Amino acid sequence: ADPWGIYAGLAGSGPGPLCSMSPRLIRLGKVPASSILASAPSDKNLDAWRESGCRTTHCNLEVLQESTLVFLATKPHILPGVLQEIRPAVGSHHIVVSLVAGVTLQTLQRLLPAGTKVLRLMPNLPCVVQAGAMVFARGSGAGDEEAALLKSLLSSCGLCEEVPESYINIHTGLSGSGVAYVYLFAEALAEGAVKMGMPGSLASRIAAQTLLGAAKMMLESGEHPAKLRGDVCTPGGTTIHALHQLEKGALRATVMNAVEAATNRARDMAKD
Ligand SMILES: NC(=O)C1=CN([C@@H]2O[C@H](COP(=O)(O)OP(=O)(O)OC[C@H]3O[C@@H](n4cnc5c(N)ncnc54)[C@H](OP(=O)(O)O)[C@@H]3O)[C@@H](O)[C@H]2O)C=CC1
Ligand SMILES: O=C(O)[C@@H]1CCC=N1
Repeated sequence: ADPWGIYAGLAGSGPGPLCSMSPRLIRLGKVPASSILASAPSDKNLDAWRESGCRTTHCNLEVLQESTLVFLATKPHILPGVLQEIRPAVGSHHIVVSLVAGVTLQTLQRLLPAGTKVLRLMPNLPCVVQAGAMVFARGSGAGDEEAALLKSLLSSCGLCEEVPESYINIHTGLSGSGVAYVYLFAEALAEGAVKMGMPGSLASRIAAQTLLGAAKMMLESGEHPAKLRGDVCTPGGTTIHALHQLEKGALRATVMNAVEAATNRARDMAKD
């Protein structure tokens, strides 16, 4: 039996994070596909859910009627309307989890009935390959049981940590959006190799494996990245010549600016 009752995606039926997590949860047997009901206004993104064996609907209220655990994953500007629509159907048995960037627990609590068990989650796309990085914070109505449930469900998709809410926008800048910066870096690595004469497909695969290996070593050794970087540098060798170029291009300051810009954007979205 599914100890969590019906798990459902109210929305977020696109290529985004909720759609990425669901096939993984189904494959791992955490949630039977038949107990997932995904809702979106059009069929555009619902096909992917149906292909995974999930049920779909165009009626958000149906999800509330059938489900206890409800994920909200619309684009931020759509969310207030959705909350207004579902509010009369939200009861004390529901656990509402929002993945929506920039929407605070305070806003969610204001727009949902008093005491609703609500949690705010920020995942990232690699959830689909069980290498996601997720953080969540609980609202005042959610207790240890709901936090443990979310953590146990999502840990199968990667790292999942409970944090103070103030970290969620930072996590968005670091990791939710950060995945895109890493792809940009991977693309640049590969293009450098293409410029020097390596075929593009091989260069791309090697760039990806380089990122994977570097990340794995950082996690497994627990070492600071500066130490690991130092270990690669032979005095007078190739790496230090390359690092000098990256420093001239202000790579570190630029990446820090990117994290700051995305974090600030997530903070501003709360005011939009
Ligand atoms: N992409 C990412 O890596 C990450 C995204 N997020 C957050 O996840 C959220 C979703 O992003 P993403 O999946 O990329 O966006 P998508 O546009 O792919 O998905 C949004 C879905 O919401 C549906 N929708 C629109 N209006 C409603 C409504 N009134 N009721 C129910 N469903 C509705 C859309 O339906 P239709 O198909 O019919 O238009 C669409 O399927 C955003 O808030 C984003 O901030 C968080 C972390 C990472
Ligand atoms: O770009 C965005 O707003 C969303 C949030 C994190 C990743 N994508």
